[in-house]
Amino acid sequence: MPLGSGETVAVTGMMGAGKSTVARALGRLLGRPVVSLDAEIAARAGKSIPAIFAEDGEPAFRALERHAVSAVPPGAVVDLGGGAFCDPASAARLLAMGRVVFLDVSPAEAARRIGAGDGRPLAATWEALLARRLPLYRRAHLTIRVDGLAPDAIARRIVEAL
Ligand SMILES: Nc1ncnc2c1ncn2[C@@H]1O[C@H](COP(=O)(O)OP(=O)(O)O)[C@@H](O)[C@H]1O
Ligand SMILES: O=C(O)C1=C[C@@H](OP(=O)(O)O)[C@@H](O)[C@H](O)C1
Ligand SMILES: [Mg+2]
Repeated sequence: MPLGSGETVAVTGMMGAGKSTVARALGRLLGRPVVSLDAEIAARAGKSIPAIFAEDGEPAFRALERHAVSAVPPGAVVDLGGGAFCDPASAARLLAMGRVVFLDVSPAEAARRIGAGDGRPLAATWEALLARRLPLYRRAHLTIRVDGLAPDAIARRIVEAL
């Protein structure tokens, strides 16, 4: 079924999969606004993502994330953080609001991209998180293997497949 104008397109996948980059390209291609969940969370908390994790803990971060998901406007392209689609309440809402696209990146490519993991408090547990999250990411409507593809090419593939 073609994408409805009120349906959101949410981009999920592991840290370093290129969600934030591809969401921006997709927003340009579709002419739709892009909502970055992490930016919304940081703005609401008045501090950075690492500061939220360090000072308030992951459960507090996930609660802010659920709130940010509930505030996404119809029709937006949504740049999710890597764990957002793995929270049951956020996932149910995202699936009800529109389409979800899983960007599937190899561990080696993600490691090249995120380096030491600065700004990503959970980067050190990347492999263990992938093992836990993969069955959850598989609930997405569409999966794109991103290794070797430029962001614009990924965005075009998403639009063709939606
Ligand atoms: N398709 C791509 N090919 C090469 N590098 C990419 C691609 N997508 C993103 N990157 C780079 O990888 C890094 C992580 O991208 P980002 O969009 O922040 O990922 P995520 O939001 O999934 O963690 C950035 O430096 C970005 O420029
Ligand atoms: O995987 C995760 O749980 C997280 C991913 C991050 O976003 P990116 O996937 O854009 O790095 C950010 O939401 C936070 O550090 C938690
Ligand atoms: Mg991101």
